[in-house]
Amino acid sequence: MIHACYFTKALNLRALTARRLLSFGLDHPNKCCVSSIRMESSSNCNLRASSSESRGALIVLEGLDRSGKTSQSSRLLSYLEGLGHSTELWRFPDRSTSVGQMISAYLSNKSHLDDRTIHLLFSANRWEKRSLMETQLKNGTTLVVDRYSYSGVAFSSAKGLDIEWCKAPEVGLLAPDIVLYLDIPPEKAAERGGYGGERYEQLEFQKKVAKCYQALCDSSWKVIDACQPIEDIEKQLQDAVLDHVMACERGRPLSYLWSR
Ligand SMILES: Nc1ncnc2c1ncn2[C@@H]1O[C@H](COP(=O)(O)OP(=O)(O)OP(=O)(O)O)[C@@H](O)[C@H]1O
Ligand SMILES: Cc1cn([C@H]2C[C@H](O)[C@@H](COP(=O)(O)O)O2)c(=O)[nH]c1=O
Repeated sequence: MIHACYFTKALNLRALTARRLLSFGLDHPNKCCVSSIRMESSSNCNLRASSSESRGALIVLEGLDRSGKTSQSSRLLSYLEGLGHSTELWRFPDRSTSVGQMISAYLSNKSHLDDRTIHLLFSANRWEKRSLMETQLKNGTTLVVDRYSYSGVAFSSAKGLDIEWCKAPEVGLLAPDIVLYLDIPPEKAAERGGYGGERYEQLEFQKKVAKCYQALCDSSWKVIDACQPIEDIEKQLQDAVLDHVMACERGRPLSYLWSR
């Protein structure tokens, strides 16, 4: 339960910051306006000048194994499509590529790899999709992504790898507009169906992963209690994403992981 309290506090601070920024007429907590040039800054993206072209939103779902990401990703997809937004569902690892197949063999304990090697493969699996991701966003398609760089860093740093080393290969990937973190006590996740099938689905390891996720929480995160009924979570995710989808349609610039 420690992590739930941590995230609640972080959430309240973020809401306060957002309200303060809104009182200055700004529509995103990572944004500040300087004359006619828009500058973007946050703890997860680099400061940059930008233009105002309409685009899709990059929405990422994160959380422990069995926290409900896949169930909620497909519900969010249906919701956004129902509103008429061009939307695609993506997930990492993408097991369809040759890199993804190496990852899949590792996760299902069919192969064994050095911790740094598998970390870099997970990252490469995102890099091989980066260009298509940017194309789709610029085409106006919103992407709902089931796991992203935060999984990469949380799971590898939970093994004891240095967090900055883990972040380094992610630098330059597209930064999400919002990260929806499904917050569940590891013990509760372990009670859910299908737990234990893959390499990382072990309670003690997931407890470490939960702590590592905490270190990554920043102003782009919305933390949701994943122990609620599926429909309640679904509604909260819908409420959380709409402003971001609209802001991206109005031309919020793309930004990049990871300034620190
Ligand atoms: N809010 C919820 N309450 C109870 N059970 C849930 C809830 N959300 C999902 N589940 C169930 O938990 C299990 C895991 O859900 P799901 O596959 O969506 O999680 P996941 O985070 O994508 O898992 P993984 O990371 O292991 O792929 C499924 O059996 C699903 O039906
Ligand atoms: C993207 C990514 C994932 N992982 C871990 C997290 C999970 O234990 C598995 C993927 O399982 P899923 O059911 O397909 O979500 O892999 C990781 O360690 N590093 C990553 O970058």
